[in-house]
Amino acid sequence: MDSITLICTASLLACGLFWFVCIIGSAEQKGKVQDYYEQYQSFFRRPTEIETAGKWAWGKSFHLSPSIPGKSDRDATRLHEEMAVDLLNVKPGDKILDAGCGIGGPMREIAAHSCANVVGITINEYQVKRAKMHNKKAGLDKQCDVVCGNFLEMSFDDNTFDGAYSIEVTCHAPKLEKVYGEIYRVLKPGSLYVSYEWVTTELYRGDEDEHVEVIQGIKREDALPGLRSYKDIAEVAKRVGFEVVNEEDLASNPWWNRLKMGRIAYWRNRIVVTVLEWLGIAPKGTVDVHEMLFVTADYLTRGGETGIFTPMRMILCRKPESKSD
Ligand SMILES: C=C(CC[C@@H](C)[C@H]1CC[C@H]2C3=CC[C@H]4[C@H](C)[C@@H](O)CC[C@]4(C)[C@H]3CC[C@]12C)C(C)C
Ligand SMILES: C[S@@+](CC[C@H](N)C(=O)[O-])C[C@H]1O[C@@H](n2cnc3c(N)ncnc32)[C@H](O)[C@@H]1O
Repeated sequence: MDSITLICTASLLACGLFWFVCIIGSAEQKGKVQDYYEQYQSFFRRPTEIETAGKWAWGKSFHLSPSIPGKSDRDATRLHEEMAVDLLNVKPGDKILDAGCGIGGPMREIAAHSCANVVGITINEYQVKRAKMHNKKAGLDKQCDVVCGNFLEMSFDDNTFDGAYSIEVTCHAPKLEKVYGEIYRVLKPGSLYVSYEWVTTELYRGDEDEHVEVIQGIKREDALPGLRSYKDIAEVAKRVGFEVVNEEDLASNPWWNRLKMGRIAYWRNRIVVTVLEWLGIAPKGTVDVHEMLFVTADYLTRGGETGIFTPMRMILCRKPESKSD
């Protein structure tokens, strides 16, 4: 290695270390790089892992939440999750299902808040591993279990659960009937199901170019099979047998401001992931994923600002006591 290569290598290493130390050093950002990396991993099923001790604003929850004046993003996320289980009216010791549990951020919050036992299902094996590890670390592994499987064909027996929820998940299902039908099947009669849905709102116009561009952008960048209208959700729920107890858009406060903050941090984050990828700590492609998320964030923000899209259309349904009720 000649001296110029040596100097360049040393400078890049120093830059990488500088960024790493800056991020790790700040109390607010502690662990951000590792968790950031972990989320990329989880999204894209890469099995390598970096242990994470700290937490960052997105925590272990892969969903959006309405901002709450005077509350941090973390608290707003927690309250959004707690609202789901509060709606279910569960008792301590009840068994509830988290359909599409990710790495279990909501599951642990919900278990701790409600004292219910939560069983999560995700199709992603890497997420199962991470969720179990985090459950153990949080001392909640007796209350929280995670299985790998498809929520369109679950291995649970009929009438197993005292409640169920799904947070920003069912948009991945090509047919909503299939996932709602499965959740209906595994719920005990009389039990409740709550879902936070990604949908277009009543403001969406299929003949307006900007609306179409934004919704197509969200679908494409988030790899969704389609995006439903808010009107479709209750219809499907009723078709599979549920009674619809309540339906409401929880997006009264902007949920997209956090994504704008992500944009401000764009260059800092980009440099961090570039250095990590260059050093071989992050896998090849991490920078591309960062770029893709940045584009996604822009479409989601435009969807929120125009009011044509919401990621938190809440539907609360009950499985009747008996089918004829
Ligand atoms: C899979 C889903 C999850 C939705 C959200 C949790 C994520 C969708 C877009 C993600 C993000 C976009 C921009 C990133 C930013 C460029 C980066 O610097 C910091 C992280 C982001 C803010 C990131 C965080 C998670 C998302 C909001 C859907 C399909 C159900
Ligand atoms: C946006 S993440 C939300 C995760 C979690 N609800 C949260 O808020 O942190 C979507 C989740 O749905 C899961 N998922 C998508 N399709 C699935 C399927 N067919 N069966 C089971 N899980 C699925 C993904 O693996 C991921 O965990």
